[in-house]
Amino acid sequence: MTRQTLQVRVLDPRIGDSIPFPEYATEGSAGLDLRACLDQPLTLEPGQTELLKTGLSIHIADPGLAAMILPRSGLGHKHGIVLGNLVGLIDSDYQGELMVSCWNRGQTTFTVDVGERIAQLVLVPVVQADFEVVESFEASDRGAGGFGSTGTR
Ligand SMILES: O=c1ccn([C@H]2C[C@H](O)[C@@H](COP(=O)(O)OP(=O)(O)OP(=O)(O)O)O2)c(=O)[nH]1
Ligand SMILES: [Mg+2]
Repeated sequence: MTRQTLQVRVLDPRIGDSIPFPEYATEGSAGLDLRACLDQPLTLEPGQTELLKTGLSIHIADPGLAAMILPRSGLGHKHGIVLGNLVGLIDSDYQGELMVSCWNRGQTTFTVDVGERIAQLVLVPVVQADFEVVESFEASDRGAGGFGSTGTR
């Protein structure tokens, strides 16, 4: 495991007070839980999507890193609460508030409570590509086969 210092701004005074600051739930956790920085509980009807504030901004600064916002498995599987963008990608130069697109893809109404953990943030390494334009590739075993070309069993 590596640790990385990350600059963070607290945009809502309730963070670190009535709404806990993000932390790793266990020593081995990959994700930091992000909490809904709401003024009042928010009801999400089936099919509804809302952009939720987290009350925090980060500046990753290093282009060799990014952050991903991922759903929480319990919310997604049991309640159908996932992300409207499926996955959120936080660029290293983004300095705005971390926002979570909350989508109720389920069939029942779900209420997000103030400060509820709604998603998780994972810091990931990034490699930027420099394109080298070529006429053809050296042949590989797979070639252009994809989308199930190797079968299912
Ligand atoms: O779930 C998300 C996804 C993105 N962002 C922020 C950080 C990210 O760096 C920025 C832009 O995201 P992205 O590049 O995915 O969106 P876009 O639609 O391409 O917008 P842009 O034109 O600003 O790049 O929005 C969030 O706060 N939450
Ligand atoms: Mg973009």
